[in-house]
Amino acid sequence: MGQLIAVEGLDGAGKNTLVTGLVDRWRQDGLRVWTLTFPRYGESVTADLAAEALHGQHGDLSDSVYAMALMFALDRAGAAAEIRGAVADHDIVVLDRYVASNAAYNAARLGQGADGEMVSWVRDIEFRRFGLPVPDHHVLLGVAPQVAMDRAAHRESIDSSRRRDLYERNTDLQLRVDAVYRELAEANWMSPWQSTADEDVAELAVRLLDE
Ligand SMILES: Nc1ncnc2c1ncn2[C@@H]1O[C@H](COP(=O)(O)OP(=O)(O)O)[C@@H](O)[C@H]1O
Ligand SMILES: Cc1cn([C@H]2C[C@H](O)[C@@H](COP(=O)(O)OP(=O)(O)O)O2)c(=O)[nH]c1=O
Repeated sequence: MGQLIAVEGLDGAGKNTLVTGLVDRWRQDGLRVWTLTFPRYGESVTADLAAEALHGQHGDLSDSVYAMALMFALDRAGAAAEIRGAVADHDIVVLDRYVASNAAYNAARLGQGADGEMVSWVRDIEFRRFGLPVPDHHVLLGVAPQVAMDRAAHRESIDSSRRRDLYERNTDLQLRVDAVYRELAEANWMSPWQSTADEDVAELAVRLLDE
């Protein structure tokens, strides 16, 4: 039975880069590592619809906070069995975004904190109703919001396929998401949270397994 680790953070924080580094490191050490990124674009129709909505399609879909949260949650529900199987067959399963993304972004959209109604609703829908496995650890890649936003803007400028969506272009939202993430980490929501920013990947890889 492996450890399930969810990596969280703002758009452009460097999650993908960090997950790739951690996976390489752990594999070099001979560990059996499996990874999955949410949203599962190209594999999940609800993930694709949600992304399209954040790029201005599908009428007023993106106006509804609960509808958007449900789209992302349904994407994860479709992967629940695969994640459980991966945990059974590997030493470490790393998820690039997971349930806490839904908690943080949608609480932030509603101006709520980590103790608000949205975070409870996400917990109830995803972990209780959909039966998604609870992570053993969360990692918050808590770089300064301005750094993450600058990286997302830079990525857009060099790669037209990474055009920023409604959330990424909303500075106030990103600042509120950052605040909710920090509250979730402080409260060790659902499992222990480790925070990191500019830490060396090799050091973090060791620290996560020691905790
Ligand atoms: N530690 C870092 N220092 C500088 N740039 C970084 C760092 N980590 C990631 N980046 C760059 O920032 C951008 C966003 O990184 P990415 O890993 O795609 O973030 P996320 O998955 O959180 O959106 C990419 O262009 C990436 O090359
Ligand atoms: C996975 C997930 C993402 N989101 C948000 C975070 C991002 O702003 C947005 C898109 O996800 P993101 O990981 O940023 O995908 P990409 O940048 O490759 O399009 O959706 C949620 O609101 N809930 C979720 O459950």
